[in-house]
Amino acid sequence: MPDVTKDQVLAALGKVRSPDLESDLISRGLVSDVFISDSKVYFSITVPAEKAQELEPLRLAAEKAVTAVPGVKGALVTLTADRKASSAPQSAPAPQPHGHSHAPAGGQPRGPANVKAGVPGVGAIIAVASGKGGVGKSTTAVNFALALHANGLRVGILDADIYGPSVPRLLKISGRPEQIDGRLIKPKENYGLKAMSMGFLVDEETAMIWRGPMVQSALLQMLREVAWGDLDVLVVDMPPGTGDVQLTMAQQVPLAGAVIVSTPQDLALIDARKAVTMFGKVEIPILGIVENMSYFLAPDTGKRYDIFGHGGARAEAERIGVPFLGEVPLTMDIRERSDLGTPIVHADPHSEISAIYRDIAANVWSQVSQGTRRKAPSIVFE
Ligand SMILES: Nc1ncnc2c1ncn2[C@@H]1O[C@H](COP(=O)(O)OP(=O)(O)OP(=O)(O)O)[C@@H](O)[C@H]1O
Repeated sequence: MPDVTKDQVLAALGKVRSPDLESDLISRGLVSDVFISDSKVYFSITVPAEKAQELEPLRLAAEKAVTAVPGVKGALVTLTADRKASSAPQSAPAPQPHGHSHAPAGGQPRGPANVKAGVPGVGAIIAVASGKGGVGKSTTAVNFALALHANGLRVGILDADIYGPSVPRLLKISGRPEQIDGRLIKPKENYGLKAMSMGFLVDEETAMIWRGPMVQSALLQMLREVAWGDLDVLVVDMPPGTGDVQLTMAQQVPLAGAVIVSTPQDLALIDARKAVTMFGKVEIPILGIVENMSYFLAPDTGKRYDIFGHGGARAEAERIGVPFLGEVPLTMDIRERSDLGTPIVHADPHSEISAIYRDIAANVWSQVSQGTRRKAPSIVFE
């Protein structure tokens, strides 16, 4: 089978009509960078936000044209609403889901508050975020999700950390997910959690070269085109940091709230504050801060050492007026079990540490179950 070239893909897209029907996608400059990896083709098409839903046939036509190129094994085509490239006077970049109609009743979506489409069957979506990488956000997200499950809830986890997906490793899940009816993706499952990660679909090198709009668009599809079934909670392991991708995610996903993970060090706390501010900007409630690697438990004696200036996150939470959810120690157990893909809440459910995660989960759930009804997005099905 010959290697697929970018030129072949561009030539195929040059035959797909542009939305105004007067030209083609390439001449109109609507196609993003095209990435080819392992004979699979990835690109996005820029469309005006308010037309994203009606342009689903365009997306399909582009996908079909590219899939027909000899040697192409598959294509991931996403619609992206880009303010700069769009002539529409839209107030927010708003890639719309396709496949379902989530338009708010009474007309076109108009601003960030209106474009947040819910996920059918999913009760509350909770983001786990951190101001910077390496603080243990993914480890916390996975154990938190398992703790919610241990507390009796139906739970899914979406790994939105597209540049460094950890969920497949942490939950020991590999392989490609199956498709249902050629459209929806069936989530993978382990330890009672339904899980979806970009890591199941795209290799890390491919994701690395994606730019903001593609990341957002792919994430929104992962959220909405996965057959999650009925879930009480979907935990989203957010990408680390507080850049545009995170902000747009926070803007477009109907989050019930966010859990911020920090370590006790000053620098991490400064970054955690940025994360709190970022969610504040888009009026997402902060469900609380978790202090991870709070203190060190010696593996031999079990003695506790406060070597990192433990307590910083609690003080910070009090200072900025958000709940403090708990302290998770730095232990060999957490690290080793994470590396093995058997997270501690699953592997050692009766340990002291699992109890800490369960308490965090119970605290968060009590806040969410009181608040989500009030904040539930209106979803309209056609
Ligand atoms: N409480 C803990 N005790 C011991 N090791 C931990 C703890 N929390 C996380 N780790 C370890 O720290 C490393 C980083 O954790 P993790 O991948 O969860 O962080 P992250 O914030 O999601 O990082 P990134 O954003 O860079 O992906 C991992 O090796 C993990 O096993």
